[in-house]
Amino acid sequence: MAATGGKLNSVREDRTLTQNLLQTQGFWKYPRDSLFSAPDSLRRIIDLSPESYSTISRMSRKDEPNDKYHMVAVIFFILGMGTLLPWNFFITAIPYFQFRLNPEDPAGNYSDLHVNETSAENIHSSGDAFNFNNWLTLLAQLPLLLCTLLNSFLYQCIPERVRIVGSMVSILFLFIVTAVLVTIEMSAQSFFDITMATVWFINAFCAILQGSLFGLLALFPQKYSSMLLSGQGMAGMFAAVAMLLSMSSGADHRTTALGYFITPCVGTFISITCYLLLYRLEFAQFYLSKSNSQVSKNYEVETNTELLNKEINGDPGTEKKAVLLLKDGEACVAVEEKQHVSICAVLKKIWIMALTLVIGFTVTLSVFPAITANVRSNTENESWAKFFNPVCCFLLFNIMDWVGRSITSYTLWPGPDCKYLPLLACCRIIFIPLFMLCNIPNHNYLTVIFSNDAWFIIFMILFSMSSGYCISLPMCLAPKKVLPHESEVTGAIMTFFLALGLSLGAGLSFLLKALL
Ligand SMILES: Nc1nc2c(ncn2[C@@H]2O[C@H](CO)[C@@H](O)[C@H]2O)c(=O)[nH]1
Repeated sequence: MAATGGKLNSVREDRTLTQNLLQTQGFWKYPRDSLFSAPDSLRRIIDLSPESYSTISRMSRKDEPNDKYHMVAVIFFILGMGTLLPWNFFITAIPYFQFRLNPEDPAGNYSDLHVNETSAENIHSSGDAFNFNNWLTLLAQLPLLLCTLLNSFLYQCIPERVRIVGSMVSILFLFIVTAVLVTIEMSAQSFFDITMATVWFINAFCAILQGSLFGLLALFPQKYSSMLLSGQGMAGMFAAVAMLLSMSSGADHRTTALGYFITPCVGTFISITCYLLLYRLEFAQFYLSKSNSQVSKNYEVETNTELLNKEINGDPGTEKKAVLLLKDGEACVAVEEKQHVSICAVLKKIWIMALTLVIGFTVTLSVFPAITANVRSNTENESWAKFFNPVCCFLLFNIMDWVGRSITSYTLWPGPDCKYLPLLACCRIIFIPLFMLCNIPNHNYLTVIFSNDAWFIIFMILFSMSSGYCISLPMCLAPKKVLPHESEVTGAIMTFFLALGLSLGAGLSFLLKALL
């Protein structure tokens, strides 16, 4: 298995040379891909000694526009939020779904009830017959795994804009369907089936969106990837705050749910607008044109010289090309380096990070939200009981997860060479029994040991912070273990293992639920 990473390394801007070339050789008459049909004289001229290639970066900062008002950064932040809105809005609304699936209310006559009536007893009297939390987690994460694989083929056949806009419009449509479903009465079984189909498709589109955005980000400086990741972290907080606001509105259950599900529709619409705006910003155009130019627009002619290869190619895995570039009417000579990357070789270098990532996500998804969403407050205070789960489970998780991820900006302890990272990630397994022994109604085999709300809050703080850290750490360390030209492949491999960890965790949650 091998992949090719292409990189423009050094450029010699020599307008006179290239203009003469174009005029004397009639080079523009040559088809773009006829590398070896270039005249000998041209080859000879391009076959300069490597020393003569001054390393004036073509991407030199002098012609790079400014990111005015940080507009591009903000857009990537919003797009990041857009990618995780479906997952977070569905999991945060678990009490609403459980309430509608209560078989004792088969016609869905929930509209007369108020949110605070969505009590633990109400939900659990049904015994959670549909295993809703588990199916929700699994059907949200499996398409991520499948589409991460599918995306590696899709990107070749479907243009990036179609993939991104198409998936966002589909997500918007499916959120509208979810909001409309709030107002339609139907049997619990039909509601479950339709919801699960929606969850599957919305997350499939999300995965395509996520993969395509990461591909797009490869063209931008590192800072913009961090903005997207921060936006992803913010999506959970956004969903939790939307839930709290709609609950505290005091409206009936139907209006509360409707208001809640309209929020991600607006969020997704804003994401679509932001994405379309991106192409109008000069700063984004500058980076986006780099990819296009390599394909067709600006780079009109390309030539290859065997001689040059022989002269400057020391590394057998590296293939160097002399490239004649025509960019915006200006011509220059460049050395393009193409290095073959072996996926197996990269895997050998980063398997510890990949394993840590898989363990991190498996542990997190095995209990969050499938088990933790069922934990109830044991206080008599009705208002506290009503807000306990949205605040202490979802809001707290998302805040502390974000804190844990942010810690990696300050320290990457225990460093890239530590062989025990997966073992450290395994320590988090302790949280599984701890959460299972919290105040969950209708335990079958276990008893409640940590009945006090404070226990759940302490476990949640440690669990979510360590989750954020355990996930972010291998993501930051993996690129440090590989050569620069291997980083693109490393990113793709880590994304695959991320999806694998999420799916494994979702699968494991079924077993843990059965053991409760
Ligand atoms: N990067 C990423 N993280 C996800 C995805 N789905 C769930 N998570 C993470 O899983 C955890 C539980 O929601 C949080 O840390 C989320 O950020 C996804 O599709 N991509």
